Amino acid sequence: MSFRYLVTGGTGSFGSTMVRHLLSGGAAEVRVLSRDEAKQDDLRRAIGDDRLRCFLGDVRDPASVREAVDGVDHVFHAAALKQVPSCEFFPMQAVRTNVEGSSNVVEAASAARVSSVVCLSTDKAVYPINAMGMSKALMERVAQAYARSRPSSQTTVSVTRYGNVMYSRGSVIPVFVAQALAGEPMTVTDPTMTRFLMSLEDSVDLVGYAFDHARPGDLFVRKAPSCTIEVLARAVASVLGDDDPRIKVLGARHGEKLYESLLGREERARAQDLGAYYRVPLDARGLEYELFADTGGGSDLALDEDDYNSHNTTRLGVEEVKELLLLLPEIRAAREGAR
Ligand SMILES: O=c1ccn([C@@H]2O[C@H](COP(=O)(O)OP(=O)(O)O[C@H]3O[C@H](CO)[C@H](O)[C@H](O)[C@H]3O)[C@@H](O)[C@H]2O)c(=O)[nH]1
Repeated sequence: MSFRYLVTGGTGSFGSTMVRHLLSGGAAEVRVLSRDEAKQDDLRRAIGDDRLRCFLGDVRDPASVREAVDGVDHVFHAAALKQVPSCEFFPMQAVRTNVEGSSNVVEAASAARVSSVVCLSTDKAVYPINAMGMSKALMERVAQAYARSRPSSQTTVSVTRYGNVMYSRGSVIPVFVAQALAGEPMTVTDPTMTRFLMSLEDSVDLVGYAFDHARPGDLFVRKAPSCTIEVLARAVASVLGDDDPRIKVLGARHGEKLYESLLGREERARAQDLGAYYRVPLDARGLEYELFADTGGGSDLALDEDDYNSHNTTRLGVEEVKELLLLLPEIRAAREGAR
């Protein structure tokens, strides 16, 4: 059976990859809800498939969300403000898009009796220290509170969390590529900072896994390797022919962490290890803890494990990161250009 889908933020790096994936998988219709008409036009031309329908609107505007959701079977909610520094300067904008906008998506999907909504979150929502992460943490709570308070709903709302996606718009790898090609020093914030490394395909795979397996309120994480930013800079330079690049250390930017966590300790203690993924089931208890007194109403907070973070996951060296980079079409194109 082929379904109708809505991808909010469907012109972005993740969104457009997901749109292509759904169309090639035989979707009856794929809708995109986004704000920028020029990007929609580019996507329409690039895809050239009349099963794609673009809706101009904004997740902040409930009427535009209702219009886009009406008649779809499944929603992938990727629309977000996601740049850490800009959200630090305009935190209320992050609240409006990432929190209120997500609530609008969940409520409109519920009212339209959509079967599933997968909300995309980020490692920065774990022990958040910046406005982007805080607003995404609240988005996760909006999704979980919906699942907890409406157990008989037709709409399964779940959350996926992933780390940095290599070569996504506005991220560091394209900056390093441009610097390497221009023979300029590589601007590294803190050489010891680590980040998870995921490809766009990995992120689509994770969201697809949640789509196939989620129970209401589930949170899914895909295990991923990491590296330090110095290793990343050296790997980018090396694939483009420079094994000894100059490195200029800038220092951390607003709201940055030395490492990111995909699961907090409290979550990891409750998570099911599914091999390539972790699943954190919804804590579906109500507020009447005394009802659970016989079995112990509260949670056991004796935590044996650390959080799952980019310092303690599998760490890659320069040669291993180069292998991952060479899987990216943009890197292969840059390499051809550099020759
Ligand atoms: O010139 C630069 C720019 C960045 N960095 C470093 O490179 C790493 C990655 O930086 P990005 O800007 O690529 O990514 P962020 O970790 O800041 O966040 C990114 O990944 C997030 C997911 O965790 C969200 O998707 C977010 O929108 C996106 O910007 C960070 O340690 C950063 O300090 C540098 O060393 N030099």
